Amino acid sequence: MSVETLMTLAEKMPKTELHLHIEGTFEPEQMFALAERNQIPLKYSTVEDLKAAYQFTNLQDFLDLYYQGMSVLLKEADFYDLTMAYLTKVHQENVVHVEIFFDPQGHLSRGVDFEPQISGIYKALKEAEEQWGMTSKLIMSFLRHLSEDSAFETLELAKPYLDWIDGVGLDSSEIGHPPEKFARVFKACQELGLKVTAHAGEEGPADYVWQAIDLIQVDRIDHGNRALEDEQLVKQIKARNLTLTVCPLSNLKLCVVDDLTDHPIKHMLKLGLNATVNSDDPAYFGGYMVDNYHALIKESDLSKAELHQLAKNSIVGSWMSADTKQRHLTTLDQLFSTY
Ligand code: HPA
Ligand SMILES: [Zn+2]
Repeated sequence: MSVETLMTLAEKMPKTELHLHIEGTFEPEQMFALAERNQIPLKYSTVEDLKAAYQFTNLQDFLDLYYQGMSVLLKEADFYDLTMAYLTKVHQENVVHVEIFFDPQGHLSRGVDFEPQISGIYKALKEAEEQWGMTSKLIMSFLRHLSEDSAFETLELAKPYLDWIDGVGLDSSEIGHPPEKFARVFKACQELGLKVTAHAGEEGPADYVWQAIDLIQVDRIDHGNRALEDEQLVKQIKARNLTLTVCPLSNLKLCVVDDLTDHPIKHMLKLGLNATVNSDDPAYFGGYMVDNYHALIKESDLSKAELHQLAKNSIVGSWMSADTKQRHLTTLDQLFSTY
């Protein structure tokens, strides 16, 4: 099958996004507009200057800019506008379901209460469901460079909103902040009925993926690239049927991989792991869902069978109801059978 046909299939197929930081969808143009609306000065004087700064050599380089960027988000309307802009964009790409992270501590530390953050995001998610039937899950992510106490305080603030929150995650600077540090917080979250996922094995070692599985009992692993360094770990991920939310363009921009020609996602598929394609922080990494699929198709010689498998994995690995999964899988299989 030609590259062009595969790219068309990637555009048309129903997609789910399982690894997306809503603050990472902040496009420079919208950032400048909200900075002006809220009268907050930005460090960069033009959109071009800001975009030119998006050259990262590692995760921390990016995180420094990411936290700076979110500093203009103050009110409920800002969180709503940010979320709605993202949902509008991916609806046009045939994304039918999203599971998005938000980073409450990144806003609480600037004096922005929990309520406007979650209300703005949640309203946009519900509106997308009413307008387009796009379903969603909301994942509150703990910043791992902060303390366990801070995570527990955030969980307390979240308690009145648990009906709106489906799961918890762990993100930010990985190295030096192993999952172990948050084992007790995640246990408390599980006791509240929340699903659990964690970034592990993006920059951090395979041991952090082991910790996410053994000490946090994750339902999913975000990234997981470095799990491939450990054969026993690969076996364990398979035995537990865990989904890996892989982010190709993010990996490229953060120098987690040198190029996409030999990306770990291809190896994961060959090993029978449930790998999925996701965009992570699309405004910073140069692409949304379709861009990520297109980059893989162009650079890594993805086959039709592999594309189909990736799309299936992301439906199956989502936290949607079994009925909804089945509906999307049927549509997906029908589409692939016509090509
Ligand atoms: O890719 C990421 N890794 C870790 N933390 C993050 N926070 C936003 N994006 C990321
Ligand atoms: Zn991420």
